[in-house]
Amino acid sequence: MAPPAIIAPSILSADFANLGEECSRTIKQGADWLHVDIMDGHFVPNLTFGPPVVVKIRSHVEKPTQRYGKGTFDCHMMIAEPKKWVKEFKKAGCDLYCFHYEAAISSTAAESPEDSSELKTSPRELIRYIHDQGMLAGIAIKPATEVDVLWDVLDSPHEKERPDMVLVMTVEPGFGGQKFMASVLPKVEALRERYPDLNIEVDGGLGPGTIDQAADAGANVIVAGSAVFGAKDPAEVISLLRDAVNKRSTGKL
Ligand SMILES: O=C(CO)[C@H](O)[C@H](O)COP(=O)(O)O
Ligand SMILES: [Fe+2]
Repeated sequence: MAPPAIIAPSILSADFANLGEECSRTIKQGADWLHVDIMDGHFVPNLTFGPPVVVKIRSHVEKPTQRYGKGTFDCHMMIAEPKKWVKEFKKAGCDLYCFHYEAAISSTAAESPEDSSELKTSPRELIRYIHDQGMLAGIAIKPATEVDVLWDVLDSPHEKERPDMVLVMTVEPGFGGQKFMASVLPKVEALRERYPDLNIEVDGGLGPGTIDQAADAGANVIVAGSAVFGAKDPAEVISLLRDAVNKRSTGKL
């Protein structure tokens, strides 16, 4: 059994010339969260946008009134220096700051050696820091990263060091519209078996054709970019994704 479905359309596939409207419409169409992909051209070979754009779209979408509530900005930070941007993204309106494990532990986490003590951080410390800034914390792993690296944070005796969500990437991060990698699903199964109440997010290639496999594995937070923004009827796709997860998590619709 998994927690209830949370559907988080990725605005990477929205019309960037019309982003505010696209975001508020998607929430009206039934989305719970908005998945905001931040790419820096270093951690991934693509660039998206930074805090000023998040500020603008925030003004089109009401802040959630509760933890994990409707309108949560789920910021997927595909950036080489995750600690550096925590405060800026909090100020911009981010609710859930999801960094990559690989970036946090990388020796390239700081641009210059003088910076390194300030910017290098362990995943546990970074989660604590994100919580101290008043955001939910997520930790993401790329397809090649073993799930075992997450036990350290998930089993921390300190609540502030434990993530509120784990993101298992189902494509190589960097671009929307890629093919779903079913080969990573055993990681979701292993997480769900150990942590029945954990929010487990999957991201990349999710849509009506792949949701059943992800839901069977135990994922409950579903990111979908092209499947939602490219659909004739986005509301129908959002509801189909939700039903597929809830059928498994509650046993009924
Ligand atoms: O993090 C991402 C890419 O790195 C996106 O969130 C993801 O690819 C969503 O797009 P789609 O649903 O079209 O695959
Ligand atoms: Fe993403």
